[in-house]
Amino acid sequence: MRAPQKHTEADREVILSVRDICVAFGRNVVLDHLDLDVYRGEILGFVGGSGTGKSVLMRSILRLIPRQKGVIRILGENYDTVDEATRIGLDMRLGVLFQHGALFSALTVRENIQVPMREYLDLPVKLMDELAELKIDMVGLAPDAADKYPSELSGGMIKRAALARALALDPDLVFLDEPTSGLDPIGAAEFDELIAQLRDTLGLTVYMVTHDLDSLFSVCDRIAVLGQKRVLVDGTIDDMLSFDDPWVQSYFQGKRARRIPERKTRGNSGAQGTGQQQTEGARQESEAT
Ligand SMILES: Nc1ncnc2c1ncn2[C@@H]1O[C@H](COP(=O)(O)OP(=O)(O)OP(=O)(O)O)[C@@H](O)[C@H]1O
Repeated sequence: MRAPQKHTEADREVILSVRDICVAFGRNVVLDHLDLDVYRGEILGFVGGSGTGKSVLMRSILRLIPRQKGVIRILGENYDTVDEATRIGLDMRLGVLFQHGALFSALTVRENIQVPMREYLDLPVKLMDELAELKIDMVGLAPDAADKYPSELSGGMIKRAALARALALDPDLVFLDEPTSGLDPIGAAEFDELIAQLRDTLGLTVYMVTHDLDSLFSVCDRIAVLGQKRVLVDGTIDDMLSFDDPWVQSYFQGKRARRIPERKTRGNSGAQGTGQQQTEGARQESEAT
């Protein structure tokens, strides 16, 4: 697996900018003056304790829940002030994979992938079929998956089919909500590998909410930590390891986390096996802890 990309501030285009976001449900203030930038071509891992507001932020960015304050810019455009045609254009640049896939159970994989195409584009059926086949191949599913219903798919296949749907309109930025949750260690490592490949081949930008330490250590270029209702720290794994906060320390330096770099170091110093196999091993150790 590729090493995380290194960028300087100057060569980074901000694809998503979140400024001063406040979201509350009644008296429950979830996000309080939160700022975040996501850069083109990176995989950003977004972490935080349970119930801290990771999903709320993602849904707020996607305008699925209202916010009290703040500005969101996608590709430099202010989502709230653009005209309708520009807003639809921006929506088409975004793909989303919800936590449990959220495929339509009455539709086949092909039809699920074509839902965004039917919503936003006016294409002949034959072309939509060809595009769906392309996406199915892109996410590593066999061609015969096209005619299957979600109930006929394994958990890993559902994630891949949902990713294919998220990629239906060739987005610039995809949001993944806990994409490896529920997958076995091998399936999770393969999914990480797929995400990294898509970043490398399509130049995709990925915003990934995750609790998966292996994903954070193996594919994320940058990590942002949600705490105290805002982004507490963002940066590389090394930045996380040296950040002086009890939750960040225990998350990235706890017993489970410590095993991952140990495995990687052993691998780098000549142990047998590919990077992916080492990640799978680390996942199995983590799960056994
Ligand atoms: N629609 C809603 N109405 C009221 N409160 C909500 C709503 N959605 C989320 N919340 C509250 O917002 C807070 C943050 O929830 P959120 O689901 O974003 O957490 P999370 O960080 O994604 O958690 P987890 O890692 O467990 O998925 C919680 O207190 C939750 O109860």
